[in-house]
Amino acid sequence: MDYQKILDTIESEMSYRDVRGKVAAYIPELAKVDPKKFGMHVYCGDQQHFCFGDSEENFSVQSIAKVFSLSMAMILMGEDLWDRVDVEPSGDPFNSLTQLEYEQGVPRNPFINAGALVISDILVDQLENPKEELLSFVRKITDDESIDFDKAVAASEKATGYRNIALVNYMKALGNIKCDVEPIVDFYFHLCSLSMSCKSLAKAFMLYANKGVILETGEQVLSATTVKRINALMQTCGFYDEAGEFSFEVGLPGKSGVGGGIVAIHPHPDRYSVAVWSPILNEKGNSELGMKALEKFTSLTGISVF
Ligand SMILES: NC(=O)CC[C@H](N)C(=O)O
Repeated sequence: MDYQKILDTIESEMSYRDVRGKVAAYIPELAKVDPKKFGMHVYCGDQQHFCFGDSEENFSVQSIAKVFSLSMAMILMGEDLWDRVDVEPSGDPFNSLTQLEYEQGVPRNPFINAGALVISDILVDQLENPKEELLSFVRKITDDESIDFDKAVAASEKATGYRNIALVNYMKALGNIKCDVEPIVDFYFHLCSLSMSCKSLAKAFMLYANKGVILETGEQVLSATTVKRINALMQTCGFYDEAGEFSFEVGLPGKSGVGGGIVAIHPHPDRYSVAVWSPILNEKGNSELGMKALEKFTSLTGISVF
C-alpha cells in the first residue's frame, strides 16, 4: 500500500477553502488558531510513518484526550466502571444536559462531556496526582516526554466552563459524583488542554490498533478486552451526534476534539493509526475537512473495519 501517494493525493485535492464551518470560539483561546492549518499523519504496524502539511505542529486535542482518561479509569476499575457510566450513543450534542435528568445522572457514554466528567471524578478520587499520572500515561504510550498541558487553553476553558461546571453539579446532586466540583473540572480542563501533534496522536493511538501493546517495546499497557471495549465506544460514540455519519463515511473507530483533531485506528492485523488536523468545525463540533480527508483515506486505501 502506497500510503504516501494516498496522502499526497489528499493534500493536493483538499483544502480548508472547501469547507464552510468555523473554528471553535466558545473556548476563547481556541478562537485564535489559524483556520488554514491542515496536516495528516499515518503510523503503520511496520513502524513506518507517512505525513503531509502541519502534521508535527501541536494543537489542543480537547475531547480526543477522553480516550486516555477512560483507559486509565478502566485500568483502575475494570468492569465496575459501567455502574457509573453507560455505553450507549447519546444522539445529543457533546455538552448536553438533558438526558441526565431522566437517566438519574448516569451519562450515556464516557465520551460526552458528562461521561468524561464522571471519569475525571474517578481519577481525582483514586489517584494521588491525577494530572501528573495522566501526563505519564500519555508520554509513555507516545514515547515523548515533551507532551504537556497548554495552560492558557486550560485557563481559558475554566474561565468560560459554565456548562461543564453545571454538569458536575447536576450529577453530584443525583449522587454520581464523589469529589468536590473544583478539582474535577480542574483535571478535566487540563485533560482537554493536552497539546499534541498529528504525529504524536498517531503514535499514541497505535496502542488501540495493537491490542493494548506498545508497538515499539512490546509492553502490554491495556488488556485486549479493554481495548476491544474502547474501540467499540470510539466506533459508536466517538463523534457524539455524528457517530453514525463518521462510521458511514469513514468506517473506523475514532475520536474527535473541538481543537479540530481527529484520530482513527484500524485494528490488528492490518494495523494503522491515522490523525488529521484542520481546526474548522462543522455544526456538530467535528473537523469538517478532517472528516472529508479520512473518508477519502479509507476509500483510497480500501482498508476500513467494514
Ligand atoms: N468535543 C470537545 O472536544 C469538547 C471538549 C471541551 N473541552 C468541552 O468540554 O467543551
